[in-house]
This record gives sequence, structure tokens and C-alpha cells, in this order.
Amino acid sequence: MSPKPRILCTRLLTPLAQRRLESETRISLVQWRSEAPMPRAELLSQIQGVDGALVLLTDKIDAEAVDAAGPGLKVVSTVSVGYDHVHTPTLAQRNIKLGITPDVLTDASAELTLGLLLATARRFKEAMAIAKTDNWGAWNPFFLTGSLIRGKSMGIIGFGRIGQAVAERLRAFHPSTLNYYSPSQKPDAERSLGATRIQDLPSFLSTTDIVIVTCKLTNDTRGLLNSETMKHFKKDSILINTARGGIINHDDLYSALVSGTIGAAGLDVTDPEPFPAAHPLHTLPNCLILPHIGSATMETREAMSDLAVSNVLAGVFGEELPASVKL
Ligand SMILES: O=CC(=O)O
Repeated sequence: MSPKPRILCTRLLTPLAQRRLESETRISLVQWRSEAPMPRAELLSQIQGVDGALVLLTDKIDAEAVDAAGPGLKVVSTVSVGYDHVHTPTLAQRNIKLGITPDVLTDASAELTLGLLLATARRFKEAMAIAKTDNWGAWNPFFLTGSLIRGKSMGIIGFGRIGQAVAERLRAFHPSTLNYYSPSQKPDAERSLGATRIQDLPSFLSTTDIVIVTCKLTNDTRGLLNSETMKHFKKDSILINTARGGIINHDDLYSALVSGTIGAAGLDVTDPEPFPAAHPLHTLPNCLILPHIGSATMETREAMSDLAVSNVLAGVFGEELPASVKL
């Protein structure tokens, strides 16, 4: 009888998915049973000889990790839709499958994006700080005035599942225009969402009041928004990023927010993560930072974990992954 496939899981999963993984009798499970990330040295040691690795976006799966796993590794399954922490050329070269968790987190991510936009436009960070003090003062017409969303030109960078789900929700705010910046044309979404593609970044930025970043982090998008491209933002524009921190140069963003080149920013993702408490962006009243909670609802995290379990099981048993990346 051939030995059971070995699966390494680098974290404790949400309760239902954890139970499912533990009760899977066809596999031999090695798991880092903690809510904190598996230390790198531990990962490199425990991944040796496994058939499948179920990982999170905090685990760097590079050539070193794949080498440490050895020739039996068939599948890497990440509990995330983004996979910039996985070195895809190495996986492709060694014929290792990559599973991700699309769709199940689209609603949660789009809802968080809208929440962050509203909070940024209406200055929640300053308002919450003042509400806790004795400087609240009497109601006055100029107090904490923010920006209306209705009637604004909206622009989405990246027009995949999450970008389109954000666009669908933004329509309820009656934008003046809804544009997107993406390497590929999306004719169906253009028709159903009334969106227009502008593929020249300076033109896209200079005609947009509210810029929302939802694209993947790739070699093409790393540092896409920097001191050069930020010059094209409209005065008083709002920038929201719920994709990956590396798409924005944070030092350049600080300068742009201080000089007024950009009016306000809401970031659910930063570079690095965790974002240092001492970073000057935290000191700005017009920069609201969240600790990467886009998909953080319990239902969503259960669905993501469940899909990741399905992906890793399919991979080790040589079946088609329910949700994979074409490498
Ligand atoms: O950021 C979260 C994800 O990629 O799922």
C-alpha cells in the first residue's frame, strides 16, 4: 500500500475547515497549530517531503521553499486570491499546481472597499479622534466637512472580479463617470456596468476624482503609483487601495498627501505589512490605514479556508483543482 500523501498546513484554519482537514483520513497532516505565522525556519524544515502545502499570504513560497519540499510537491494551495507571495515561475517549471480562493471573498472585499471609501471621504479618522476629546464643540457648518461621493468621476485600477464588484456598488452613488484602467478590455462588464476603459494612466488619473486600486501586484503594477504618476492626480482626489501595498510608493504618497497633490487616502493594504507604527503616514489626518481586513468576515474566511482545503486535496490526489491559477 502506498503511503498517504503528506500535507503541510502552515496555520490553524477557521473551525469548520480545520475540522474538515483534521478528519480527512486519506492524508497525513503536518500543521503549525497557531494563529501566528509559521516561522520561516520551521516552514523550511516541515515542508520537506510533503505532497501538498496549504499556506497563507504571509508564507513566502519561493525557490528555496520549493527546493526544501523536494520532488514530491504537487500542489501549493493558498488561502488568498492574491498570490504575489508565491514564485510562480518556479512552480511552473516544476509542474506544481497553484490553488487560490477567488469568488468567495469578492463581496467581503468590495464591501470593505466601499466602507473605506466612505470613511476616507467623510473623514472618520479625524472625527473619531475628536469625538473622544473635549474639543468636540458646538455644531458648526464648517466642522469636519468631507467630500460627497455622488456625482464624482470614479476610476478603478484593475477590473477583475473585485474591481467589477466595487463598480457595481459604486453605481448606487450615481458617479458622473465610471472608468477603469486594466491591461485587458472587458466588453461585458463595460456594458453591464456602464464603464469605460482608459488605458493611458496620466489620462485616467487626471480625469478621476476617486481612484480605487483593486489590481494584482505584478512586475507591471509594483510601484505604479509613485511621485511621477501621482502628479497626474486631480486636486482633492481620493485614493483607495484594497489590493496590495506594493502598488503604491508610500513615501511618495506621504509627500503627495502633505502637499495636497492627493486629497486623502484610505489604505487597507500597505508595504510592508504589518505597517510600522512609526511610519509618517500614520500622522496624517487625511490618511486612514486599516490592517489588511478586506476579506475579514467569518463567513468569508471559512469559505476561503474550505476552498483552500479542497484545492490541496485535489492536488495531492491528482485531480483538477476547483480554483487554480494557469501557470
Ligand atoms: O488579500 C487577500 C487575498 O489576496 O485574499
